[in-house]
Amino acid sequence: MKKKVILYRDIPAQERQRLDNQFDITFFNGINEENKDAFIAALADAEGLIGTSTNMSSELLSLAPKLKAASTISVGTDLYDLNYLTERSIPLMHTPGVLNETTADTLFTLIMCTARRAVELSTMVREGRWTSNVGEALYGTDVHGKTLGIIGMGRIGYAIAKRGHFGFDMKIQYSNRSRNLDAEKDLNATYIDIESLLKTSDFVCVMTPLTPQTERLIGAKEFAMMKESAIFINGSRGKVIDEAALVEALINGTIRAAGLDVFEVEPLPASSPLCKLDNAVLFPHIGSATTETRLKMVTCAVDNLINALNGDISQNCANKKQLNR
Ligand SMILES: NC(=O)c1ccc[n+]([C@@H]2O[C@H](COP(=O)([O-])OP(=O)(O)OC[C@H]3O[C@@H](n4cnc5c(N)ncnc54)[C@H](O)[C@@H]3O)[C@@H](O)[C@H]2O)c1
Ligand SMILES: O=C(O)[C@H](O)CO
Repeated sequence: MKKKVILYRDIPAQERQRLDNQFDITFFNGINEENKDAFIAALADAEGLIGTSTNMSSELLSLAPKLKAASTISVGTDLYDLNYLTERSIPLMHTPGVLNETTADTLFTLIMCTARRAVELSTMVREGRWTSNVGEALYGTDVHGKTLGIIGMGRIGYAIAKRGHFGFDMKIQYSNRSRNLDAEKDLNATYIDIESLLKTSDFVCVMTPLTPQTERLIGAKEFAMMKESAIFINGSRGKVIDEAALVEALINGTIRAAGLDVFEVEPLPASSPLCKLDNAVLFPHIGSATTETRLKMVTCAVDNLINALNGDISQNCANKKQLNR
């Protein structure tokens, strides 16, 4: 008998076929108020879960007593309660690596758009407000030759720093849980404490995971440490920063501008004060959202689930160390 697996996100047909070949699939195109009861009912027999963008609390997971493996179509694992899964000896599989370059492209787009006021000025043109040559009040700031501070120099942080170093002649400095010797050797990056990084960077880019240690890592105190000319970029998770404090910092001129791909609440409500600020560039969580990369992530997640349900968690298991397997 095929193992029962819940697929809770639509995926391309060829990848769906690979799942169907192996498992008895119950499909939900995202979980919402209308299908939540059916999803909960399906959890009772599920041995595997695969999908993304749904908060899998321990409360929900406790309704899946037969669960053997979960596979998230993302590198971030914060929507799952990892400690709870570990207690139940359930591996959580994720998709590191395949999205590094695409996500770094997105983060660099945010850097360029904020520095050169691209969205604000493009809107001015579209709305017929371009009536004379752009003067000093609308000038941007250079990116090339500036100092880029990266908080979280992991896989994606490195790919962003690589663009800054080779493409824009930027000075790279970083704070991380430990030194990244590749970044130091390849990109001449300097390892410094977070306070020094905040005080001396022209661009501060956050690329850590969301964990209890990084929640609200950047708040009013940290924005106050940054240069008035600093541009703040967040591509990690919304809860890594204090969003209300960022709004204050942008309104008061504590910092110059912000580029954000992630928010405390997603989708960001149109009523958010961020939506009123010309000096905030806002993307709808599109770090990895290209056709090529999203397919690679789905393929990786399908492979991960097949492997994990066959007892192989050697690749891409987020809680492998904790499971001692
Ligand atoms: N915006 C998007 O679409 C998008 C896309 C991919 C990943 N992400 C987010 O980016 C995160 C990072 O992905 P990755 O593959 O580079 O992970 P990674 O594990 O390779 O890198 C994360 C780095 O953060 C560092 N770190 C952890 N806590 C820290 C702290 N308190 N201070 C400083 N550094 C700290 C770690 O040492 C590590 O080097 C993901 O967990 C996810 O949340 C977002
Ligand atoms: O963590 C990730 O992979 C991205 O945020 C896409 O969900």
